[in-house]
Amino acid sequence: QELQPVSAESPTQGLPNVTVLGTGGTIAGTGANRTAMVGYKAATVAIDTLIASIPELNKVANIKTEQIFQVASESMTVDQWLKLAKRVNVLLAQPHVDGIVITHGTDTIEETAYFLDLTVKSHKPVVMVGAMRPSNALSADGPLNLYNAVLLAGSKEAIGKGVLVALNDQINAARDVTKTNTSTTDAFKSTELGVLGYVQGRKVYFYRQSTRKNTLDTEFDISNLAVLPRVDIVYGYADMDSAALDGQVAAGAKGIIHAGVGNGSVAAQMKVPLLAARKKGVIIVRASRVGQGIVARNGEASDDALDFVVADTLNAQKARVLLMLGLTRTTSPQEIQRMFYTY
Ligand SMILES: NC(=O)CC[C@H](N)C(=O)O
Repeated sequence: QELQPVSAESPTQGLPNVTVLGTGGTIAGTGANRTAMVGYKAATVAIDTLIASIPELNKVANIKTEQIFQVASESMTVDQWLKLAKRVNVLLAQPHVDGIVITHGTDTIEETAYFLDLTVKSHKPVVMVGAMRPSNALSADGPLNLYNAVLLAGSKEAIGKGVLVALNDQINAARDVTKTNTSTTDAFKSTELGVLGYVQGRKVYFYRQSTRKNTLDTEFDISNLAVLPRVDIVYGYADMDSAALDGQVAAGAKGIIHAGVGNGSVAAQMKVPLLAARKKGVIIVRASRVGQGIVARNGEASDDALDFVVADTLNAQKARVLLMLGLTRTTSPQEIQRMFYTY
């Protein structure tokens, strides 16, 4: 449903039309007092209220809001990813919508962002934003993050850049950004691949763009999907065993991301259980728990012989997103490997 513009004024000519979708998170959180940086309650404040608290936005965009969900993002579901992507696609198909901002909890913002990066069918800006401090905290980071996100979503510069994640004055590509700190306001980094740019002083600055395909250039279409194939993650550690893997396969996993140690290494005792899963048709993707760098094909495992896929530079949680979408198109490991080198 469409809500009324927050601004009492009629839409200002010349300003971009930005729709802000609220999904919850700390940016919409409240603490018991202004110093409650932990132990606060996420997802309590309505998106209308957050926008109304930043009157400066009236000079930046004509804003409409929709409260899509009100959740802490550790509880975000695949069903919600699908609903969100479908709503974004409906909105962006409307000529009067210039860009979208999505407020989101920071715990899984990178997963939702990469999912949208692969499933949004538009070159119009989609900017995801969150906060590390609740809305009523001392030095709350949400208001400026949100202001910058609306500015970015209404900018010509952000067109065709894929889904963006903007916090702490920095613009990140959905594919490359990850949460690197449990609590500080500089938690979001595009690790070694680097930020795309900055929002500073009411201006948007871009310096680079990902070479990986996104949005209109992907092969994924979720418009008629109600569910996605189940994909689980197995975490690597010294002296691990296959209990988690076996349970996930028994639960019906169609794909497994093996977040191995180092360069995606597979422990000797994991080879037989992983091969047994593969023989049942489960796609095995070798990722790494390290968080940076390429997992090399036929490096720490004979992927050709084992019929495994490698995750390239995607972390395990993003490899899971891509594999879920890949499995909607094919069950061929070769085809899925191609996707991991394309997106
Ligand atoms: N900083 C945050 O947004 C974390 C709050 C909550 N765990 C969430 O992800 O929604």
